[in-house]
Amino acid sequence: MSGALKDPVKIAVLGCGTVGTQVVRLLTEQADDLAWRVGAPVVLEGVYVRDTSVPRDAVVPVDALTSDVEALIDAADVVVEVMGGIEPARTHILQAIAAGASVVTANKALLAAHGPELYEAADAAGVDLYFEAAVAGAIPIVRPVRESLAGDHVTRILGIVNGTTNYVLDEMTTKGLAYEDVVAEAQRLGYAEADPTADVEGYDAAAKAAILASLAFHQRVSLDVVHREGISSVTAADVAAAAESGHAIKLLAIAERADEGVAVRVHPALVPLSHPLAGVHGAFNAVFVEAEAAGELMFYGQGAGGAPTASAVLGDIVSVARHIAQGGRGPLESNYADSPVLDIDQVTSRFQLRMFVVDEPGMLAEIAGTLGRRGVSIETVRQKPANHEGHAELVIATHRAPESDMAQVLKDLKVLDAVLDISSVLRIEGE
Ligand SMILES: NC(=O)C1=CN([C@@H]2O[C@H](COP(=O)(O)OP(=O)(O)OC[C@H]3O[C@@H](n4cnc5c(N)ncnc54)[C@H](OP(=O)(O)O)[C@@H]3O)[C@@H](O)[C@H]2O)C=CC1
Ligand SMILES: N[C@@H](CC=O)C(=O)O
Ligand code: NA
Repeated sequence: MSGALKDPVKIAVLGCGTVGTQVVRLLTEQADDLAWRVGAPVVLEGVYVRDTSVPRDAVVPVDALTSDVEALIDAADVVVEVMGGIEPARTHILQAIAAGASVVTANKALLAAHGPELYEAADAAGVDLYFEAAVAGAIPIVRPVRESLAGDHVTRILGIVNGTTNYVLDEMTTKGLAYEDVVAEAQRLGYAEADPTADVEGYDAAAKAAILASLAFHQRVSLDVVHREGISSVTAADVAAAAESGHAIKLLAIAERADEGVAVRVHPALVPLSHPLAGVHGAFNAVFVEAEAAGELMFYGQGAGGAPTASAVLGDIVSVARHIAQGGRGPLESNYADSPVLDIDQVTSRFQLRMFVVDEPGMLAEIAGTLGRRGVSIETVRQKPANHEGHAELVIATHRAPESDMAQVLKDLKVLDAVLDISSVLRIEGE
């Protein structure tokens, strides 16, 4: 160790839950190393909580707790927001920026809804706004897309970016557990959001998709233009049928360039077992990036949980503290592009339809004709006996077709006498 350390960099942590507790632990346990990495002592100025009398984890120094958030922000060089939610997190971040502090946040919901406002405030104040933990927890993905791939042309991102839903789908697949029991376990393990609806209905993944698309395509993509479907309608029968056809069901966040614009969406999808994303189990996340010069890249690791998420927060704290101690600044928002964001109807996908039908002569021809009349081409058909005498289960995989055409096909199929029930329609991705 050599050289003199600069003046201390003071860190305020707002929130002391799953992530905040681990941020405080790492800040205190690694204080010596952090000082040498930054070139200045990195000191915990305080931890904002609503109620200082509530017992906290032993790693949180009691005398660091405060409920005076204004005074804490005023005293800090770096404000770390790990409260979650929109308000008061947004107000406190803007207060921090106005007071000249750099900000580190894990709050994807806030960034997806108010990112431009926060970027502009940070830019005007000349401070950093870092958010590696907001997408895929511990996995370095924000910095690679924002900086390492800034000289390339990203064409497509396919990501498993929600640990809770991957954990739920995986436990349903491997252990045959019921959906509700697995969600409760994900909450206990600290993966799920305060309201797990954000996870299971795809809002959390949609926020991350908006952030990734904005960074990858150098334009603002807000949460409200991201097509979103969650996993609450995925059944044990879907999971079993997926395995039979050589697929895993994953909740995917997809951002891709098309000729007419960019498409950003979140939905459950069948991923071939041969694709690397199919091998992502438990609460793990992975982001598969395709770029013109780099080719295919895969980023894999823990996307949720206190310590993994705190690792990403600490990495950001070191970056912004270095800028404070040694000079320099992180990248500003890159938003020069303005490709139209396509509606889901304009996207083309491959589909797998699972339906129960009356097993009678001419039934297959009638169904094939219904798809054909809308220009949807069938790739494979499997017919299996159903439990009921005279009924059959059909599993049809299509070639790529516009979503709008498939919507018409579904309407047409529903009125056929031979079609008893369309049990699921899932897109096939990653082929
Ligand atoms: N958990 C995870 O795996 C990951 C979480 N994130 C993000 O990190 C952030 C924090 O998540 P997590 O630690 O799991 O959340 P928790 O719910 O475990 O903790 C949130 C903390 O913030 C405090 N807080 C919440 N609202 C307020 C408020 N209005 N005023 C004062 N304090 C408040 C809570 O206080 P109190 O103790 O009083 O309830 C609690 O201490 C979120 O933005 C989340 O999306 C990102 C990646 C992964
Ligand atoms: N609830 C989220 C936490 C990380 O962002 C998840 O399950 O991935
Ligand atoms: Na990350």
